[in-house]
Amino acid sequence: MNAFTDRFLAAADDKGAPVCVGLDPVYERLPASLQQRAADAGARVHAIHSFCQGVLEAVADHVPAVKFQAACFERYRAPGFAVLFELIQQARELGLIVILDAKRGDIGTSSAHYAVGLLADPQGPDALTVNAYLGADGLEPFTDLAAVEGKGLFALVRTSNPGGDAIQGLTLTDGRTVGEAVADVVADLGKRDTYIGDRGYSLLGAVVGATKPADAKSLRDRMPEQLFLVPGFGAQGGTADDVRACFKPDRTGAIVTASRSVLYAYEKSDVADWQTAIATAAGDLNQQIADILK
Ligand SMILES: O=C(O)c1cc(=O)[nH]c(=O)n1[C@@H]1O[C@H](COP(=O)(O)O)[C@@H](O)[C@H]1O
Repeated sequence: MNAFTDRFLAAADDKGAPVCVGLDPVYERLPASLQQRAADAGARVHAIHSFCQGVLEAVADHVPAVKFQAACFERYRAPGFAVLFELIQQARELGLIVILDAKRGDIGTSSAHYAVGLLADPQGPDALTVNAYLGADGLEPFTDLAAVEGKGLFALVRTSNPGGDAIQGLTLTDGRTVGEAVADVVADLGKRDTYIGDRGYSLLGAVVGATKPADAKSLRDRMPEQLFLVPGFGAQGGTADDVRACFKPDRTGAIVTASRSVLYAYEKSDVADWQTAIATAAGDLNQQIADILK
């Protein structure tokens, strides 16, 4: 089976940089041409669907991957979820690798249900974000199924938000931070032979925020087989310089993902056409990361 990590790395080589555009659609921020006055939930879901279709077409030539924020669709319940899966299908047809950001995770028996629901369908997402803070047994149902299905996972290790510091930054009696201890759990579970792809990366990756550059080096050393998903670039203040330490000397090891700074680029652009503004921002994201990897 073609491993997720191998598929992603090949796609990143093709597109010139290991980057991802996040789709976090918020009705109130959609281009005016897609909004209606006093729109009900059905009209909002329809507008979000049209917008995301346009975003996928705009970014497909510039990035290897997209990441859908499940919450933005789930808030519209069944119709939102249906649209999410239609968009995942469209993204795949455009040749994009699809990450679903749903941050699932529970005790093992419950994780198994989440895993089947989101990873068992070959037409579903290529990878899923999961919560590592319940420990290895909460992750194993995901990793076991991902191995069978050729899918990938990104476990939350060091999140990009400021509030994470009060938990993930705490120092334990053995000198590690909580985030480092979680990194060790992820590295240990991820190193099983059947989880490692041809290019040496585990199907179990890690989320490490672009806003935490001071922690990135230690986490990179602790998780040599983990592909990092790096959010927090752009809208949350992370810069190209900040993400350098997430990469290995061979220039692989991380996927830099940006949502709002690309998705809503038309709000700050003089370009009349919103799809062109988004395409330009996606190209710029690609260029910025390609430049630091030269
Ligand atoms: O798992 C994620 O993608 C994620 C983890 C994290 O630590 N921080 C983080 O911002 N994200 C997601 O990244 C998206 C925000 O990206 P920006 O709009 O670029 O800031 C949201 O969908 C977040 O849920």
